[in-house]
Amino acid sequence: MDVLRQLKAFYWAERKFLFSSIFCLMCATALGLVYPNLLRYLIDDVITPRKFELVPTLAFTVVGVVSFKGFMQFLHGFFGGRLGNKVAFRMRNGLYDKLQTLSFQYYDKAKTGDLMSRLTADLEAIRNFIGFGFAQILNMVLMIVFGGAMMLSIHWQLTLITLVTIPLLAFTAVRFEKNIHPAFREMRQAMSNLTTAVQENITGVRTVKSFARESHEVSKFSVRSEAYQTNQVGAAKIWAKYFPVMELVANLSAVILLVTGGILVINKSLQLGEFVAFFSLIWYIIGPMWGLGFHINNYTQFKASGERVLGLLNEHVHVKNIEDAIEVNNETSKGHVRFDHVTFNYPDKSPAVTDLVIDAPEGSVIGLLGATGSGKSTIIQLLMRAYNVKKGTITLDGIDIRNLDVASLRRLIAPVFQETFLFSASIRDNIAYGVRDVTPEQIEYAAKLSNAHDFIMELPLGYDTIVGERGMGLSGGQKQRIAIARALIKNPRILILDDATSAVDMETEHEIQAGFKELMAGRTTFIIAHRISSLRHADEIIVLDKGHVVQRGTHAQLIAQRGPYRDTYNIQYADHPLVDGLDAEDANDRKGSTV
Ligand SMILES: Nc1ncnc2c1ncn2[C@@H]1O[C@H](COP(=O)(O)OP(=O)(O)OP(=O)(O)O)[C@@H](O)[C@H]1O
Repeated sequence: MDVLRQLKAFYWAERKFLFSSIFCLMCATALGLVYPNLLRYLIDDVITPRKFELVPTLAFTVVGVVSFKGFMQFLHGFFGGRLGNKVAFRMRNGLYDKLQTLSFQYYDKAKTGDLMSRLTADLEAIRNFIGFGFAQILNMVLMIVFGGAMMLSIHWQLTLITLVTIPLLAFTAVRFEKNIHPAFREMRQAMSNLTTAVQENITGVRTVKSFARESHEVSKFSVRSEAYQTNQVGAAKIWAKYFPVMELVANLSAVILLVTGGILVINKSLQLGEFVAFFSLIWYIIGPMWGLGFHINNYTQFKASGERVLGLLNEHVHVKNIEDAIEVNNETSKGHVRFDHVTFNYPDKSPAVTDLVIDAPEGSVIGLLGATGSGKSTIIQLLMRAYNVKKGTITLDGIDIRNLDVASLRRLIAPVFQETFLFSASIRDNIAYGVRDVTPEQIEYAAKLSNAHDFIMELPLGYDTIVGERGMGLSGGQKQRIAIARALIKNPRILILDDATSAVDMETEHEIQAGFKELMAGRTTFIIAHRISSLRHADEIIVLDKGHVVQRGTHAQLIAQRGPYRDTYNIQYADHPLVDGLDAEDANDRKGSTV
């Protein structure tokens, strides 16, 4: 019931369908009660007194009742269907909205397959129950109440004797529910594990094939598939155990009625017509009781699915706006970023950055260098407020970013990551992803700056080429260039290049960087790179080791002192060692200017 209560917001808005569906079902049920009475009338008042002229009228009445009942059932189905689909629609959208608000911390652990199964299989179980199951349970109650009342009005003693087995039936049904619910919960989880396995396998198919691990994947899938099968068999066992018992107990009522009712008719304390009506009415009670297992089953599936869907809807959002969060935009913001003694650790981990201080005035370029895992990307994630900083502060133009509207902050920032995600859409749409109302000329201009225009024009459909999931069909460098164009077109206050040119060759990197120079003018830029050549023009280069700043300064200052920066330089420019304190490229530049 708690699940129903918590989901009220979704179905209550559609209550007109809910009530119409229930009303039509009640009409159909009430009309069904006319049958036994017509039967009783036919035997006791028409056949026994031999008034056969009443038979045609009676027959037409039956046809009328049947037609009307059928119509009511149709309307019940119609309204129920509408209700279920509208509720599922609302919930699907609600879940999708929630997925957009959930923070990076949630996605660090989330499993795509599990989420997919919540949005599909679980929603389907909820749609079924809200659309039909709920009304049917109500109908069952009504049938028992109406049928019982009518039986009591005919012969109350016989009614009580006949229904003596009902408490036993109810007890068995409750036990059944208790056993089947955990089984369904496990089944839903097993289903989600199965979907996760399929999803991961399809997404990682290249890795699987490259490592020839198909058989490993098959056995991994078999284990999960078997777990699902075991759960299904378990549920079927419970079903097989309880259903015959419920059926037996229900049929016992019919046997008791036949014996006691028969004796009453023989003793003339019950009319034959009443006995036949009684026999027909008993199925009004036994029928729904029989279906009790099915309804419980339906309800239990709904409950298990509802819990999973609610689990997602109630998921804690780690990063959210405070009340009266400050909106920032390109006009109001200058882009002065400061990290003030920031220490941050991911949940259950040692700090990824420790006591970090960075001052990036408007328009400056900050380079971040360090071994893998030294905390470079974490700095960027913190600036974008992917995670909340608990120790120290990050400010934008002097305002703590925790006081800023998260979306408006992120709109100011354009990141290019090492791994590029492209949507299955045209290249044009992929480039224009971060902005609205953009002209084809702007798209082309951004593509030219990122050195993507030429290869795009070589594609058969040019900018209209659809790139598949994950940008299949394009090389890593081509995808990266599209990602750079996507960032450039955003005209950001803060530009982030997180190993943005790692997938392109040196020559292309040079060309892209020429484009960057134009683009970086007036914007605060953070560059993460492993190549010194990408960082050498930065206003300040910060060298990190295990989350600590170990060196900082300009390129010239850093190569002039011993330390990891110079070591990295010497490795990367082994063929061009330092000449007279000048690095290889500066020496080249100087040579060029004296010639
Ligand atoms: N989402 C995450 N959840 C938990 N720990 C994380 C997460 N992201 C990074 N870490 C950990 O934080 C530390 C810093 O990682 P980070 O990605 O910032 O390093 P990096 O310098 O950018 O590395 P790379 O050059 O390989 O990209 C590492 O120990 C890493 O394992």
